[in-house]
Amino acid sequence: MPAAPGTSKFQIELRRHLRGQNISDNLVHLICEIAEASKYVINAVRTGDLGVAGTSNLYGEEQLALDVLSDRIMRKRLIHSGVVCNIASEEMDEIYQAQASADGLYSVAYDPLDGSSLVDVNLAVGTIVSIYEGCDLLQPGRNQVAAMYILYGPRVSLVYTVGDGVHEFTMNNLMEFTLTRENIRMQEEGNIYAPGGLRNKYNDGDEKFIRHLEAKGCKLRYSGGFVPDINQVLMKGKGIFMYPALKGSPNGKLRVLFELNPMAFIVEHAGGAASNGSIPILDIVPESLDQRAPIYIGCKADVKAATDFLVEKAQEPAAAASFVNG
Ligand SMILES: O=P(O)(O)OC[C@H]1O[C@](O)(COP(=O)(O)O)[C@@H](O)[C@@H]1O
Ligand SMILES: [Mg+2]
Ligand SMILES: [Mg+2]
Repeated sequence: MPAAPGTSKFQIELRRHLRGQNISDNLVHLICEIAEASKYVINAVRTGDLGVAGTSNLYGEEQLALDVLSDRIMRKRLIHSGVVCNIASEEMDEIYQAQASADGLYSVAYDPLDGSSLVDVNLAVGTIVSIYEGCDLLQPGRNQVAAMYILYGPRVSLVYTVGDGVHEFTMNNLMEFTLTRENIRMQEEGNIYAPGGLRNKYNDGDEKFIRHLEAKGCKLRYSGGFVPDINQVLMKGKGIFMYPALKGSPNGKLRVLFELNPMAFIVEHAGGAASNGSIPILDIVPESLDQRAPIYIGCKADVKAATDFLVEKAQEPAAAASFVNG
């Protein structure tokens, strides 16, 4: 007799996998609801309006119709899940309270459609999600109980961790997410790099690091979408993504709550590292919803090398001064 859909040895479906993770029923339900929402987001990406919405988000960036629609899809699903207290999104100005504080509830921060400006040139985009127990969203990323992203590429994939391994699921022809890779691990060091931001605005330490990578023969692989760029580093298990501080933008571009924390949680749980140049991303204590930070994320040795170049650069003037004075 054929196995029930999503239960055969070769088709481990997301909900079944989550049930083996020793997490609450509410968290299983929440992650599955987000996975369901992503099916509507991918539909919007495939067929929706590519124009602007005529509004701007909390960063003052022009919102696309797709940003607004994806945000609405996610938010509605989270509200109706019945297990969410507070919701924050890259596309909302303030925290939305779905339910007052109560036991067993979770709070969610998300970027509904990261890289939305890439849809009109048909490049890959994604949804990024961070989940905390309780109602507090302004806490260090290390306190996340789950993080996930959904990548809308030639295939749709979902990567999640609840702190016990990082697992990839791929959408099948029935639109079910079935397990494709379990316990993804990153190597110690890699040979690909994805550098965000204008290079002529890089500080000296970052510029030197890039030259070091080039001299080592590392391959440049940058699509301009955070989700596919991170997914590449993670799935290949080797490499580094960086979006450093830039001249004129000391905090870089990417957002701590909606982009950096969830990706850092995933990459750390796959054996990699993520730093803002001086401390782990997950140790940043966020003070506001719209906080940004520079990021170096990927293989441990590569992240360390990047931060060593920054330290070296910072110490240079002092070293030179002591040489002159001494
Ligand atoms: O074009 P840049 O400066 O390299 O920035 C690319 C980065 O900006 C982003 O597009 C920002 O995300 P949004 O599209 O959600 O604003 C990331 O996906 C990407 O890593
Ligand atoms: Mg984004
Ligand atoms: Mg976005």
